[in-house]
Amino acid sequence: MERILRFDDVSVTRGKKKILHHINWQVNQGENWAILGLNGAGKTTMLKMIHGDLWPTSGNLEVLGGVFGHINIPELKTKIGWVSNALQDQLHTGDLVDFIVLSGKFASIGIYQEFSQADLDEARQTLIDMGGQKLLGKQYAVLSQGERQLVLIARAMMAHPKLLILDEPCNGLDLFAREELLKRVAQISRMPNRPALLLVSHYTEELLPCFNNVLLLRQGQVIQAGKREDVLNETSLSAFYSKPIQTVTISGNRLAVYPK
Ligand SMILES: Nc1ncnc2c1ncn2[C@@H]1O[C@H](COP(=O)(O)OP(=O)(O)OP(=O)(O)O)[C@@H](O)[C@H]1O
Repeated sequence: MERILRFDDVSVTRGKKKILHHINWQVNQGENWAILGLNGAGKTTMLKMIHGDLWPTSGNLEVLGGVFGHINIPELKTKIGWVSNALQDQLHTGDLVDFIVLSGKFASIGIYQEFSQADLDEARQTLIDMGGQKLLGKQYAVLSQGERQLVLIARAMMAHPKLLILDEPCNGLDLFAREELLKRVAQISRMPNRPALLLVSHYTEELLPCFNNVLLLRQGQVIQAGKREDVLNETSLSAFYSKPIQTVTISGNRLAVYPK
């Protein structure tokens, strides 16, 4: 069984603030994980570490077979697909969508490398595969939020990643754009060479059944991490949120959670 990542007693401190406390967590191939946690729990900090943007203050972190301290971070980044609103803010929004998708091949913002017509064709086909045919040739700046997220997913897939990180990908999407995006996530989860998926979300209904494992993070600590059915239930979630909640199963075997 190939290991995708492993946190071994990882803590992160900034100044006097302990952001993550003694995190122990492992993701194996074949697993897709969702991380749930209230604002400020430390979710983005965990993702940034996995992506090599931040280092543990203590403990050991291994991602895609490389141990931090011994790996080439730019090389690691080319194996990880990254979709987040923070990335949207960094992109050159005047660029054509086709080139934004292509830039995923090089894990770069903008394109500074030589590329071939075959690379560009692959980028266009990847966007078409993600349902974005009508976006080809458009400037990124004119796209809606839902369209931008699709482009970012296509961009991430250009790297043929082993790990695809989705940091609150449904933020700002309307009902229909959200379902369209989730459909594409499900599509990726069925691909023959699919990456391991890692999703951060505030809403359990976005946790498609392909997310077969769930981690609950509160104030920098793992409260529970395990199989979807053991975590996504009223008892576990009520304890996690420290508030009574009710759960409703919605179509597609997804779970919606409301305060009681
Ligand atoms: N560089 C830093 N220096 C000090 N505190 C920080 C730093 N980065 C993050 N924090 C704090 O660490 C905590 C966790 O932040 P993080 O962004 O990881 O949370 P999150 O779970 O992703 O939250 P949200 O759901 O609101 O995005 C927050 O209280 C944040 O203010």
